[in-house]
Amino acid sequence: MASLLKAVEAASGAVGLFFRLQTSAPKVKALSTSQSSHQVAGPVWNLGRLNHVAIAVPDLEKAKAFYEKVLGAQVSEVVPVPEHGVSVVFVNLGNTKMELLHPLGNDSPIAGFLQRNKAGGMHHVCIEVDDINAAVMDLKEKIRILSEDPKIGAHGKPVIFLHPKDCGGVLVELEQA
Ligand SMILES: C[C@@H](C(=O)O)C(=O)SCCNC(=O)CCNC(=O)[C@H](O)C(C)(C)COP(=O)(O)OP(=O)(O)OC[C@H]1O[C@@H](n2cnc3c(N)ncnc32)[C@H](O)[C@@H]1OP(=O)(O)O
Repeated sequence: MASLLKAVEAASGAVGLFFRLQTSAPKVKALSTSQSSHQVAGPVWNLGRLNHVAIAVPDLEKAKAFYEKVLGAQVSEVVPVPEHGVSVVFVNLGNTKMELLHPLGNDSPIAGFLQRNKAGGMHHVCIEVDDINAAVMDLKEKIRILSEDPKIGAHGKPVIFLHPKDCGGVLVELEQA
């Protein structure tokens, strides 16, 4: 009789364990699912089209005349953008634009670049993003952003700049599409 009782006890223990495992398994799964989606998620944003390539030039009128008269491109008038310390000429290329940049004011961010590159040269590329605030939140954990608060750029949309030393030697501007 005693051995029969022991056998029943052992069996009910095993059944209890089976049910405990069964009921606890989905909880563990749910927890790990929610944990992994939490880790992967983060701010969601996507890179879009190339908006423009910017060239710093020592003589804006000369550069404008080159693109207009020699290459036959459609160019804008000179547009002062004092918030960014530059004067700009837009060169329309159909699938994208070029921006010819010249320093404006005393503290232009392109003055140092032109001192180092007297004949001018490629200054930055600008790529559109679908959510600039999400891009800032995400990228500031990974690389240097030159100004966390987006400024209104030459096309009337918020922009930020990423440090060239963290972008393969190229200054990258992100613009809200
Ligand atoms: C109108 C608006 C729009 O399109 O909407 C615009 O375009 S505004 C366009 C103008 N605005 C901007 O560029 C804003 C963001 N830029 C900045 O904050 C600055 O220009 C920096 C990128 C931080 C560079 O500052 P700064 O000229 O004082 O030079 P720095 O001596 O600190 O440079 C640190 C290192 O970066 C390099 N470096 C500097 N400018 C560079 C550039 N454009 N492309 C590639 N590398 C560059 C230097 O050679 C140096 O390398 P070594 O250490 O090896 O010597």
